[in-house]
Amino acid sequence: MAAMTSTIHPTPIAAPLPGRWREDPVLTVEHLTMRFGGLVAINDLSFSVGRGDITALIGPNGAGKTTVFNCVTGFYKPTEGRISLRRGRGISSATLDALTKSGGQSLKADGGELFLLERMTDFKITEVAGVARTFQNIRLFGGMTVFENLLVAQHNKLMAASGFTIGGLLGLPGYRRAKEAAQDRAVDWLRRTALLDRADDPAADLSYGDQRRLEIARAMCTDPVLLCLDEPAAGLNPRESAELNELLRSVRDQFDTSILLIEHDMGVVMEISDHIVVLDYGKKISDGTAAEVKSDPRVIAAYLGVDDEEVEAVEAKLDEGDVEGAIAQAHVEPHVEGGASA
Ligand SMILES: Nc1ncnc2c1ncn2[C@@H]1O[C@H](COP(=O)(O)OP(=O)(O)OP(=O)(O)O)[C@@H](O)[C@H]1O
Repeated sequence: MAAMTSTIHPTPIAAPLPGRWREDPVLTVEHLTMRFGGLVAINDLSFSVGRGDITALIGPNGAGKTTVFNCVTGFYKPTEGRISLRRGRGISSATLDALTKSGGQSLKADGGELFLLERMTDFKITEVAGVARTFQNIRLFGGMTVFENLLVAQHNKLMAASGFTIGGLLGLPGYRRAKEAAQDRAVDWLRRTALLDRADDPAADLSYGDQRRLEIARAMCTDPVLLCLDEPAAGLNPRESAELNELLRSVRDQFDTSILLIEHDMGVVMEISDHIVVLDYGKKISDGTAAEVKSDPRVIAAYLGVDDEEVEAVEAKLDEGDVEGAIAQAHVEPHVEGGASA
């Protein structure tokens, strides 16, 4: 992206529509800052993920998207900020403040459970809070079968069922039941991802698109409350992208799992997202529905990566509210059919 040296004056945007991310957030990120030495990768970032929503985190290369994921999933300890996850509705801000003051990591209250992720290890964030993630580069166990990959994902649940003893080897009833449930869950996800006929093949033998779906199946086998997907559509052909959209919609509609995804494919983002958060240089520049975000001049300017000599002309178009003209001026093809692209 070219450097943006000019100030783009945003045109007024209509009053925001009500959104689940405001009324019933599952994840709330507040004043998150992440510094690497002198580099400020994330700068005072606040946003929410609505329960039952597909939320996309988008922005140009280097905007800080993966760093946000790494903070939410415990791979990085944020320099500053609070990251709270609510299991169950109706957990009040008073409860959140009480947990923050107590210095603890989690609190059962208001019929649900609240977690402060910035205080937890990555292991606890996955196993206790219920946050699952996939990576930009596929990280399956390539030598294991597709089915085994889904069982390994449930290993910790099985260990807990064995009481962390040799109960598993002895075939204790509790362990046997947990093992059967794990197998049933794996088969169910193989069906949902159309991978049942590949169950006994090594994961490495699957096509790229199948491996991406297997990663999502593996994450879903842990029953997450929040599923974080890092560029799930990367490298997919149009048919595979369409299948991915279907899969993500079915996760949203049929499970108690909210989705936060990083994605560069604007076709996927605009089609499936209930809510989009846009970053540039570690700061939030826009936050709203697809319709709100894709006509936001700040987003267009950031994405077009306007060259210095074109800034004034593009700015003038944006000031007039002529989004299409700004895009034409910058000689960039819109990514989204029928309108301006984010
Ligand atoms: N571990 C690290 N140490 C130092 N700098 C880092 C580290 N991780 C990320 N950064 C820097 O933080 C900034 C944001 O990087 P990040 O990977 O989060 O961006 P991104 O939006 O995910 O980019 P992309 O779309 O290219 O994946 C970049 O300048 C990057 O070089």
